Amino acid sequence: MGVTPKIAPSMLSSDFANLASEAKRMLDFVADWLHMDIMDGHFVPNLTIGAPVIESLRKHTKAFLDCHLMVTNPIDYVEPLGKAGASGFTFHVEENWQELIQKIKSKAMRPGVALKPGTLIEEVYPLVDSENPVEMVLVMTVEPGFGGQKFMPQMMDKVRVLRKKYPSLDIEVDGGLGPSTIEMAASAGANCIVAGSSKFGAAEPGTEKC
Ligand SMILES: O=C(CO)[C@@H](O)[C@H](O)COP(=O)(O)O
Repeated sequence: MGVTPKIAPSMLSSDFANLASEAKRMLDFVADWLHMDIMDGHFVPNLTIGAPVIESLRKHTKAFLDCHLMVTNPIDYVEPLGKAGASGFTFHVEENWQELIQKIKSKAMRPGVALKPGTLIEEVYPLVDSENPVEMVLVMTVEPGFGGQKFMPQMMDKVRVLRKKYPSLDIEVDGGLGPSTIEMAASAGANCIVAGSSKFGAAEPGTEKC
């Protein structure tokens, strides 16, 4: 694509007891966005944060809060997250996507759709081609639920196909991204990179964008 990808550190790998300073550390060094993993312990076997934490963090930063909803019934989260100050609202493909996109936009958030490794790429086409489309596709490069997993290079085929079909779409990749995999994802066409353990695990998260 020829552009420097945005870097979105996944706050799931941060010290939640010091969320505001962890966010600042990332924004000072490397982050364009902050990636917020919202998990309900049902859609995925892990339970993380929700609107109250987004609201607290919003008091400390104006950064784009890129929320990835790994929850059952994401529509129930639109209003509270909009009120809390979320910027992006990325949900997993589901039947009532038209109503969901409309509601997300009505709360001034940016809608995105996520693809688990087992979800077929064709499932997102109607959401991108719609008259009221999503503005980003998130291609998961691990099974959703936990940080620190191994990158699945075979997911790059999805990124390549999406980039060819949608030259100006935001394509985000998430899971196992670090120094040895970011380049592969960027060359496949990803322009938003989520990185958790590789950024928070590093003493020096790096000033480089890619
Ligand atoms: O959504 C998820 C996991 O479900 C991710 O955002 C991870 O939190 C990324 O962490 P690393 O794989 O980069 O450690």
